[in-house]
Amino acid sequence: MLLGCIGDDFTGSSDLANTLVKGGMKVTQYCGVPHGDARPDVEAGVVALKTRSLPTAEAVEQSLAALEWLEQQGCRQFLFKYCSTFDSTPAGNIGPVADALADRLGASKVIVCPVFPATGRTLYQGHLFVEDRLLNESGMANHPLTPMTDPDIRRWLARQTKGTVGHVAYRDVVKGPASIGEALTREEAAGRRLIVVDALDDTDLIAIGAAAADLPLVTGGSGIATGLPENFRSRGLIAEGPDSWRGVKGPAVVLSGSCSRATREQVERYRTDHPSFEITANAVMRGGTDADRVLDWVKGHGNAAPLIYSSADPGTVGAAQTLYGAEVLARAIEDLFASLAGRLAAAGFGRIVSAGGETSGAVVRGLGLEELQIGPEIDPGVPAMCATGRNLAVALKSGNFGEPDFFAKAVNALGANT
Ligand SMILES: Nc1ncnc2c1ncn2[C@@H]1O[C@H](COP(=O)(O)OP(=O)(O)O)[C@@H](O)[C@H]1O
Ligand SMILES: O=C(O)[C@@H](O)C(=O)COP(=O)(O)O
Repeated sequence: MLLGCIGDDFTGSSDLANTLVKGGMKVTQYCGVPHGDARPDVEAGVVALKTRSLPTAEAVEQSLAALEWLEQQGCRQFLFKYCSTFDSTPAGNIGPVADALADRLGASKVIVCPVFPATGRTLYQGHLFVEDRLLNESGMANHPLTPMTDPDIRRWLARQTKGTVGHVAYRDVVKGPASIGEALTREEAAGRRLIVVDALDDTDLIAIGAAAADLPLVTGGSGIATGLPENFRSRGLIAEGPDSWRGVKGPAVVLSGSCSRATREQVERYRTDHPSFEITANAVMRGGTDADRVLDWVKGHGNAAPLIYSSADPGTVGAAQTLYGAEVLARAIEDLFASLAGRLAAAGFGRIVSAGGETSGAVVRGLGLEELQIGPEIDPGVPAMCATGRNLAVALKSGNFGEPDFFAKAVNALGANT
């Protein structure tokens, strides 16, 4: 294995795996730290964790365990993948995990770059934009678990790390790899280890990737991987060969626990011509619904690729959180999706589309997935995937990603190339 990646959630990890596959690498996504060794032909391994919203100490511990496994697989470089909207609280976990990985690897300059141009995430003068809005005006201030209220990534990260945060500004990035390399070294010399790097488009990311060729650790959104495969290819380290993705025939289902703007629009669109079942916070917390009840309903609509969703607008979510507590409620809804997913697979549903990072973590847990092969991209950042050795295809959609017709496209994509 050449490149060892650690993702802080499952959807984000599939987004990264997708970028690396497009870059020509043979990629496998692992759901948690594997027990055995990787197959020898894997060039990039993505260990997907669910550490984004864990207590910091646990997130650090799990990330270090993933690093240790990736080191054992012979990786030469490591990538810590977090969200392109930098989802984290002032306590972490991006800063503490990046610090711990850098300590372990002896890295003294570490790129921090959440940029993902295909979905409108750009970084200029240290400020993160979503399309033409600053991060805090993009809807992310209402996120149920990690409300992002400050678009200055240098300032947000500074609250999460004991070190001083560095910055490589766009005027240095646009001049190309040598200039980026010099600017990184300048920041390192000034004692700034975590270095926020501006970028506006894929050309910038390719230049940053070239500048990162010899760095032990890089961190960012999936965009930061854009330029990395070329570093391995130009050294003759990447092999050509067929991919191992296969779609699945048979019943499909869509599970949505994301409350993002994009997902809510996708839910509304899909509901117009597919059966749908809403899981409300009240029903979950007061015992009005459970996985068996939802499964009975799904079975009645098994051939129509039904939708089960808890996605709700910020007002509804906020009121329910006040009543039940945000964490307790999130866990209860995630547990319901996890046990539902397991029952659906057992009932023969071979195509499962899941929306939301935390939700997808729960779905993956419920399905007992261990290893995923990466297939074609459905929409930017979301690949079709299949579970190694099982008749099961999944798409794990980041909350904010996908066109309004994503769910219908995903259901079809998971049935292709069977
Ligand atoms: N109706 C709801 N009320 C409160 N919380 C909800 C509701 N529906 C889902 N949630 C929780 O909100 C969180 C959404 O996060 P996630 O699945 O990561 O979506 P996203 O990718 O949009 O961030 C999950 O923990 C989920 O269980
Ligand atoms: O980088 C991104 O935006 C995604 O890959 C991602 O991590 C999104 O996370 P969720 O919105 O929680 O699914």
